[in-house]
Amino acid sequence: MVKQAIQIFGRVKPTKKPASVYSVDNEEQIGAFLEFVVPRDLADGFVNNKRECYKFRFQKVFDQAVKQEEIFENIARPVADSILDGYNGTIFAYGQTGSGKTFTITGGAERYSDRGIIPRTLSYLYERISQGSSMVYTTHISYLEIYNEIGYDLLDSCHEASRLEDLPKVMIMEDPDQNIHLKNLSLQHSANEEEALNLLFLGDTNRMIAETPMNQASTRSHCIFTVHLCRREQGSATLRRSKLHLVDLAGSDRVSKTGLNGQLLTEAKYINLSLHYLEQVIIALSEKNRTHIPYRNSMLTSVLRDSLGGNCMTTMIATLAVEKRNLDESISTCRFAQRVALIKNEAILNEELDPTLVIARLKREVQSLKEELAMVTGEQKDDKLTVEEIQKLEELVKAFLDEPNPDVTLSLGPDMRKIQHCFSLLKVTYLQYQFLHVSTLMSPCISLCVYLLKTSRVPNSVPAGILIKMLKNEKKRAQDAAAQLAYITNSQSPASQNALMLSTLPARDGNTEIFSADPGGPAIRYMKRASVSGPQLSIEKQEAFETFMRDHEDHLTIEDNKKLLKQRATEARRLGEQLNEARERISKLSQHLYKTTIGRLKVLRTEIEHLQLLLERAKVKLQKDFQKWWSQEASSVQVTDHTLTTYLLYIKYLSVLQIVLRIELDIIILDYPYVHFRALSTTKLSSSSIPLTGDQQADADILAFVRCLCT
Ligand SMILES: Nc1ncnc2c1ncn2[C@@H]1O[C@H](COP(=O)(O)OP(=O)(O)OP(=O)(O)O)[C@@H](O)[C@H]1O
Repeated sequence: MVKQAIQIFGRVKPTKKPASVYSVDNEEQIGAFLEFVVPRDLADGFVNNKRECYKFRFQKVFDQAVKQEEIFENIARPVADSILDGYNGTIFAYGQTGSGKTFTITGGAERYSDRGIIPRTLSYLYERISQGSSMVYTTHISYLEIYNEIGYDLLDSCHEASRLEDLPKVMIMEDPDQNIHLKNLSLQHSANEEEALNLLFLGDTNRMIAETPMNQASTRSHCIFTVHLCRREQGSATLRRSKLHLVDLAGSDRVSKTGLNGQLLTEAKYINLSLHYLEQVIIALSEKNRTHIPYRNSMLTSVLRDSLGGNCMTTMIATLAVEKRNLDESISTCRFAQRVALIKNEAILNEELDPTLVIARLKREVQSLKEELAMVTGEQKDDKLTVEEIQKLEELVKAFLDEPNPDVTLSLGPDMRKIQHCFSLLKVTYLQYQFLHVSTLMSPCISLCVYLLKTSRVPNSVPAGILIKMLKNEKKRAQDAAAQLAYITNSQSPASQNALMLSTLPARDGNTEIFSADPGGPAIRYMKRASVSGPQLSIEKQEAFETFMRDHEDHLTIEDNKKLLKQRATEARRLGEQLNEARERISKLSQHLYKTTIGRLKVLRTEIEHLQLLLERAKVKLQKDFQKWWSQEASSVQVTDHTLTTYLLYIKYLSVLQIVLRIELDIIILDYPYVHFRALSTTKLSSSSIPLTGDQQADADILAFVRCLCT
């Protein structure tokens, strides 16, 4: 278990106006200080006090010039590391509207280097996942938006969302152990960075499309992007599950300041109410003797329950705008952060046994217990084995015999019919082997004896009686083996005989394995193993065989062939070694090439994909902005000449549509990976490409308007 207070960081948004009202002091040891000096003319605006100096302590404060990369390295990377280890993590951005929460969490929409914490963390997580060879990871993504206390699933790809209400609504459910479950929130599997980024893009696009002029979703809703990670060591039944919430909260502006009315006021109340409940939870958690924490008051606090005072490593980023007019909001953001810093979380490793593996193990146990019981109680089947069962058994026996591992077992269950059948298969195999062995090794001895006896060349030292006895014995052994084999194989099916012949005959195709580390296939290995324990040639027989060999008419040819074989084998070995060396060199070279280019390729690929997503998003936004402009334009036009006005608007619409379509075409025809956005101004315009009215003045207006749009 890791006990840790919520980490708080400050980030100051860049401003063009000189902002001499604050100073940052980043001390390595004791943390950082952010100090505001309120000018005299503003001090009156601060309720209840006229202090001039406000000093706040943070883990670190990132001043205006700090880039996204540094934010990721300092804030998100350590949290991502804990996620990979199996701890839950949360990073949330809190601050007034426009202070840079979305920029910090998701990133800017224009430049690749402006990628925020989410895309950078995804990149990092997938890179680390691909490096951990012994671990198996699965990742899922969810993306929740909370607007006016209602949750929406932003990753719903089935709906063509044009309004927020079109997205599936997410419900909060609580189980008896007070664990929160989110019904209707889809968990999308994402096997790699590209898939995860596509999901982020889908969610952001859904969020943008569902936005209305009345509902600037990014400002008035809370968004929680969650990476669900499951990690298992290969072969182990223990799982580690962790979650990383990346939270972009709604603007924390105070209602009194925003001066809203109607729908916006309702929204602001909801937002402020949920942030107010968030603050209440934080206050309750920072008080030592509080037993009840009001998590249930709002959807946001229910969802973030674990992140606040629970099993999670949590980090808050206070985003600050430091212009004079934003001072009071920035100071209130810092005060909020100070309270958050008092909360202590207890993060534990989320280990559990994989239920599917446990079920599979229990099923196996039940099955084997049933089998044992059947053996003990004698509940045996007595009907004949079917053809399929016999075939299956033959395959099992063949696989068992071919397996070089001596520890391998033949599992047949409690069925005595199967056990007996396998025993008889094994006996046939043994006899076949014996027959082969006797006939291949003994035939030269028998021939030698016959030859010696026939030609009366029995050496004086060897009594002829012994040779005759030897001959008889060997003959009998061979006959016995053949008879037994014939008897047993006659009672087997032809399929069984084939299977057994296959399993016992040595492999004839020497070429395939001559260069491999282990010469000889499974059948050859089997024969070798068997010959170790099989009958050996006696010394006399061996000597007799050698004498016989020397005098044999084929002796010289055999010797010549032996030499030739040796030469060929040496040559083959040498060529094999050369081949292996070449193969090794090629593999080293390709590994080197892979290592040097893959890193760069990966970076390029991510950048290209990100740029494509940015372009897509820009396109959607352009179309949306056009719709907005179009409706404003239509309502503001004076209806003096109704027909002409309508026609003019129609022409404008067509021209803009044409341009939008051209941009779309440009994006489509841009050659991957050389993506660059062709400027609008390069779009060639001619009066012939735009439908005109014939009225000189009106046509000049239309052309000027279209040109204006293209520059
Ligand atoms: N550190 C930064 N560097 C450059 N531009 C920034 C930075 N922070 C914010 N911005 C820019 O300021 C503008 C407002 O930022 P952003 O949308 O992130 O604010 P926000 O706090 O999320 O606002 P809201 O509450 O409305 O969602 C954006 O155009 C963004 O690109």
